[in-house]
Amino acid sequence: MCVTSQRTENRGGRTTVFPVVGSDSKENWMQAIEADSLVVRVGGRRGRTAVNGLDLRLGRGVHGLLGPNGAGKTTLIRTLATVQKPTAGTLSLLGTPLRGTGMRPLRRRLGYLPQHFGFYKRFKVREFVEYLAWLKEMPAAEIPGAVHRALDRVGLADRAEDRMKSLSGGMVRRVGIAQAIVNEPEVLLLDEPTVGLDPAQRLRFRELVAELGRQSCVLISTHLVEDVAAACTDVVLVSEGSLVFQGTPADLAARGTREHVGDSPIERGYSALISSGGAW
Ligand SMILES: Nc1ncnc2c1ncn2[C@@H]1O[C@H](COP(=O)(O)OP(=O)(O)OP(=O)(O)O)[C@@H](O)[C@H]1O
Repeated sequence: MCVTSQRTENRGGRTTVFPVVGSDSKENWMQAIEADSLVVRVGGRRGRTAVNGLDLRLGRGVHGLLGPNGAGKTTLIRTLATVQKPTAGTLSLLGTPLRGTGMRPLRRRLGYLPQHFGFYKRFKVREFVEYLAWLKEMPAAEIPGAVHRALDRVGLADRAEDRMKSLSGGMVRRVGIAQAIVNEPEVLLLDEPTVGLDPAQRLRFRELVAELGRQSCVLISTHLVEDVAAACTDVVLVSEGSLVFQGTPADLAARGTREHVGDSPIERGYSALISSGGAW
């Protein structure tokens, strides 16, 4: 995956740099995710606006989604995964506008790892991923091979016949990644995928997403700024439900100065753009 050029848009007085990724083939002109003035309210009548007029364009590649607690990252990912309905604005996935109906064909092309996911403890690892592949309406004949490949990619092929309840927290997270990629999705949405992974597995995860990002649009929500610096070609920074920055990790690092809080250039860039600067 390569960033071939950048496109700058000025919206509401805010300048955003959108990287254009991939080769020059026609399909790259189509963005995998296109949101315009997206608003998402959560929690019913007494709830709140979690995504607030967000404009976003994402193509192929690995995109890191950063932002402080409560910025709206999970709500955005849930909306892109078609789990949460937009309240206003427009959203298109893989060139298909979301209208609340006829989404089954689109869902077959998505992969989603929620922040918290439930599973039957007595299921074997293989059975759990097979079950998710079946829910994604994969052809039955393809499921065994696809499940084996997905488990192999997360380093759990040798635990396929173990019960889910016998896995460690980090292994459960890796099964979650396996179910998200089992259908080789064109849009892969991962909400805090590296929580609980040991250092070796985090490195393996970075390699895996780099591989996946060559063919797909991968969006990773995380608080681990170093994962973004190492694994992502593009950073999306949200605060209070709106986009405050989009660009390469180097662009983000360039926003920071020695006065800003952080242990690395990219953390200082993050602090420069998030005005609370780490205050409680
Ligand atoms: N079901 C809900 N009911 C009411 N408010 C909600 C609900 N879900 C989320 N919110 C609120 O919406 C805002 C955005 O929450 P969201 O979980 O999307 O943020 P986040 O960026 O993922 O946060 P974190 O980094 O802490 O996981 C927060 O103020 C949160 O309290």
